[in-house]
Amino acid sequence: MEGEEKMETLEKKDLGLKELSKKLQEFAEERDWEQYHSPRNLLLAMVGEVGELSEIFMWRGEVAKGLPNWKESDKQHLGEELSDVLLYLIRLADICGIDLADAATKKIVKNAIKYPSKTA
Ligand SMILES: Nc1ccn([C@H]2C[C@H](O)[C@@H](COP(=O)(O)OP(=O)(O)OP(=O)(O)O)O2)c(=O)n1
Repeated sequence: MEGEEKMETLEKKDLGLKELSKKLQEFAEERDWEQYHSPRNLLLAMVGEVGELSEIFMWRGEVAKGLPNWKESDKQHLGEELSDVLLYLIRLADICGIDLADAATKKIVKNAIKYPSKTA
């Protein structure tokens, strides 16, 4: 399966972290890019994408939630940069042998203990 056909199949799914991780593994394998996907390279690539994400917000001043005044093209760009950060993060976790869903769930529990709810 190539290009647009692959994208249509992906767009219809609400993928979880493990599925995304598998897609990224396949993406790297198909291009013989596993050799470049070392922990350090992936971390630097992710930080680079965080920089690109920051550029979108740079010099705009504070931004209202939901980005009501933004052009659709700017929102699409934002979605792409957020995705780049997420995808590199998922790939980094996978390459490091970290189960990100499990680690994040445990961290939420840890956060709740550290910062108890005022309403509970
Ligand atoms: N060695 C690589 C290079 C790219 N990607 C994937 C992960 C990111 O989702 C996306 C990043 O691609 P680019 O480096 O082309 O970055 P941008 O999409 O941000 O393009 P540009 O920097 O031109 O805006 O591609 C990857 O997995 N491994």
